[in-house]
Amino acid sequence: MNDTLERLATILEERKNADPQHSYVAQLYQAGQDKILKKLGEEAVETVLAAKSRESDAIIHETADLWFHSLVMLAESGLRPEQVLRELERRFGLSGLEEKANRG
Ligand SMILES: N=c1c2ncn([C@@H]3O[C@H](COP(=O)(O)OP(=O)(O)OP(=O)(O)O)[C@@H](O)[C@H]3O)c2ncn1[C@@H]1O[C@H](COP(=O)(O)O)[C@@H](O)[C@H]1O
Repeated sequence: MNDTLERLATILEERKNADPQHSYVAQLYQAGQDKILKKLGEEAVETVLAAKSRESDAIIHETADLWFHSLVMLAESGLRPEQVLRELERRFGLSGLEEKANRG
């Protein structure tokens, strides 16, 4: 299974002790929750605009920025991406989609 989100989240956790002069994420933590939420909102808007443009490269780039800043928000909130993934897995199971997908 792809563990990119988990590996990135571990780095984001480590950045809580990093020097803001050398780390973008440490700068965000130092600026505080409002700054992190502002960035998250901006990235959401940029993702919407990219999707409207139907430019695949832009959509991928902006969605990566959006997911990244979501991970920073989760870390600042003391949460891990595994918790969100478990919730999605739970819904997937509830909807019976997994069973249907396995049946092809
Ligand atoms: N994956 C990312 C990542 N994705 C996006 N970004 C940053 O998110 C910002 C996106 O914001 P914008 O597009 O608005 O660009 P900007 O105008 O420069 O940003 P602002 O001046 O508005 O804050 C850019 O500065 C990007 O560099 C990232 N910064 C860091 N990482 C990873 O996070 C980890 C920790 O990074 P550091 O804390 O910098 O060591 C490392 O593994 C990095 O690879």
